Amino acid sequence: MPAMDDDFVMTISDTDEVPDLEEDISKPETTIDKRQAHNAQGPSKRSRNSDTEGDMASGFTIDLETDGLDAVPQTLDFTLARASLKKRRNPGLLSSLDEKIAAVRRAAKLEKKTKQNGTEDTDKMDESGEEEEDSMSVTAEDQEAPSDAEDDESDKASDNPAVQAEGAESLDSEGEADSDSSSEADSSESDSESESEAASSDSESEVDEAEEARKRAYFAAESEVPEDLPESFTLMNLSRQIMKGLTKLGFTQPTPIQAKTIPIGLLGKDVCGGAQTGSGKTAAFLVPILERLLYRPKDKTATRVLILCPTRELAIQCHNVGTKLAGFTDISLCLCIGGLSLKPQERELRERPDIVIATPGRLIDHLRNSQSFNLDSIEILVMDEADRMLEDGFEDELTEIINACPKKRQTMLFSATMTDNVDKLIRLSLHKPVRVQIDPPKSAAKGLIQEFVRVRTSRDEDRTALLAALCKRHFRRRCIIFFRSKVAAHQMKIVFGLLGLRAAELHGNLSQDQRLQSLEQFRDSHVDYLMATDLAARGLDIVGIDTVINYTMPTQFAQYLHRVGRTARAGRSGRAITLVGEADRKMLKMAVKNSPKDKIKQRVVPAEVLQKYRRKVDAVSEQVNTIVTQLREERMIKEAEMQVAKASNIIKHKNEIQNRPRRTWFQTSAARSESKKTMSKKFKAEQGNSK
Ligand SMILES: Nc1ncnc2c1ncn2[C@@H]1O[C@H](COP(=O)(O)OP(=O)(O)OP(=O)(O)O)[C@@H](O)[C@H]1O
Repeated sequence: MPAMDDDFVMTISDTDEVPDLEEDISKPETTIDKRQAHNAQGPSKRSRNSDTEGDMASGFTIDLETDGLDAVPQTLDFTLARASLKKRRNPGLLSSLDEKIAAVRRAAKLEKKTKQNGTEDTDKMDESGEEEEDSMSVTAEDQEAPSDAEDDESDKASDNPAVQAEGAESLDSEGEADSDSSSEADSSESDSESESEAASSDSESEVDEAEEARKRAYFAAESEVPEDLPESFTLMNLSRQIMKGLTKLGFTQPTPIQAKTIPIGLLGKDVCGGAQTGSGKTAAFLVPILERLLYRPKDKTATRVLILCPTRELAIQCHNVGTKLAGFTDISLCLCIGGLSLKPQERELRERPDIVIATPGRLIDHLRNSQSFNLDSIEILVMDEADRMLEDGFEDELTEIINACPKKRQTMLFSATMTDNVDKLIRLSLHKPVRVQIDPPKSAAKGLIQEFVRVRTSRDEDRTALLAALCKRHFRRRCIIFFRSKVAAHQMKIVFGLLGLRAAELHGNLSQDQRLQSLEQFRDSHVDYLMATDLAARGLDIVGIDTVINYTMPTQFAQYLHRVGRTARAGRSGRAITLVGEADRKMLKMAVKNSPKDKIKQRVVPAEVLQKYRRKVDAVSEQVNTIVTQLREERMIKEAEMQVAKASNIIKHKNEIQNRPRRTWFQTSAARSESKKTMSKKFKAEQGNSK
């Protein structure tokens, strides 16, 4: 693959030790002017430096009563979401999968041992065998004799269900009516046509003069962005309560995006904010919102702020941060997302909370079906991950929400890959938005090392073996692995389980309860790997993710940046490893072009290592099939039981059901899919016209 080799600066062998990233990163920087240094360091590092440099002193004039507060670092907290989860439908599904994996492994071991030793005390082995294998799997890996599975890799590998799963049908069993999760999950699977076209437009970076002129006319003048940035929160004249909230979160100094946008947000101006992943955009919009709300008229309760997020998990996280920041104020927040019970949300909305944090599908459900809930009093609208919200999947929902908000309002848009495409933004009826771009657009976090592993076109089925080799040998903990489809993520969880690796899964085929359970398991290190679709690509802030692996390269560069942005956050270091096939060359080039050379590496997995892992993966392929079949059968039985229960409920509560007001849904899945098709056609037509 000569062309690819030219792009790489340094090649590391898979047998090399992975260097300690923290060590690399902590070397003192002896560079350039103060502003650059300020930008180059992430928040955590700056806050460490501030102790020694004492640069807070100049603005520190009043006692803000924050000294006695112990900072509570931001962690994903699901307590509130858990309390209002919908009634569980499949309470034990995740744990029962783990039990199935364990049972199949035990049976396989038993069979192997019986073959080897003839007769054996099976009970004894049942108890001890499992643990022994688990601890061996990491340390004694290279000494292990190849398993006694047949060596005919080419035949066996094509049987590998995990690879086949890439193109397989989805396991759609949830049938959730709210649209946010399905649109999210769908987009990771079925958008390939429009995505690849979008990818090609990604690379066309030359914007012509006319377009530039349109942008100049649309956005506020550069002079609107203050040049002197406040170096501390104190210099922003924030209220004591907000300062206390910041201190509680351990935020001592603003990150660059916060320093730039908080003063603009406080002035009530529209903002289009872009800064790298993990750079503190959430507080950049929450702080001015909370500060402004402190001065709201207290005699009339009203919902004044709406924050839209593309996924439920992101909304939960935003609600977590908002609740902590507002902890010393009387400002109320309400979480309004799919997967949680409707009734408590309806009750909360009737109280008119100051801030509603929502996913679009559930918000529209309330707009249509919850009496007296509307968006008439919205004064500030925020769209987190705004470029995602402006994509096709959300178009209809967004139009309905924007139309329901008053025209006169402040609108703030944020994303690590913020678009400045006027045609897209125009729909949001912004008023002379101030454009704030902190880092070069399309750049990854500074502490991120990006590695690429080549996958030969003729050996695409090697991906599973490559992944297993990487994870067993090097990336043993705090690792999130991205897949293009829900089925692929699910099946790889099974493969990993059978190989003795602790993994959880996160995708749109799980119930909300299962999604939270997986995140908790990963957050608390009860599992080492999270098998995810693009549902987890944006915004999620799980402290301590060391590694992101892309099992397949996404087809949009923005999506790649979001995925790899789950590590190296807040000034920390991290590593992303992407398996690249020939078809991914364009994306690879973009990654190389947009990163410093010393941050890009090629990883080579030696042939003999790959061969060994092929055998291992082949050896469990039968067991994967067994488990998949068991799960399918169980699901069918459960669905049948649910249908019976539903029918008997309808008979039992006929009158009550008939008298209930009918809920109207925003879109049926058929309507959604129709809308997607139309958008895709429109997109292609536009592409054609612009050629
Ligand atoms: N001023 C600050 N000081 C210290 N840490 C901060 C500060 N602001 C934010 N952080 C921390 O930085 C991390 C990233 O913040 P946040 O999730 O807001 O990033 P983001 O820019 O929205 O990322 P993404 O683009 O991935 O959504 C969080 O763990 C947060 O607690």
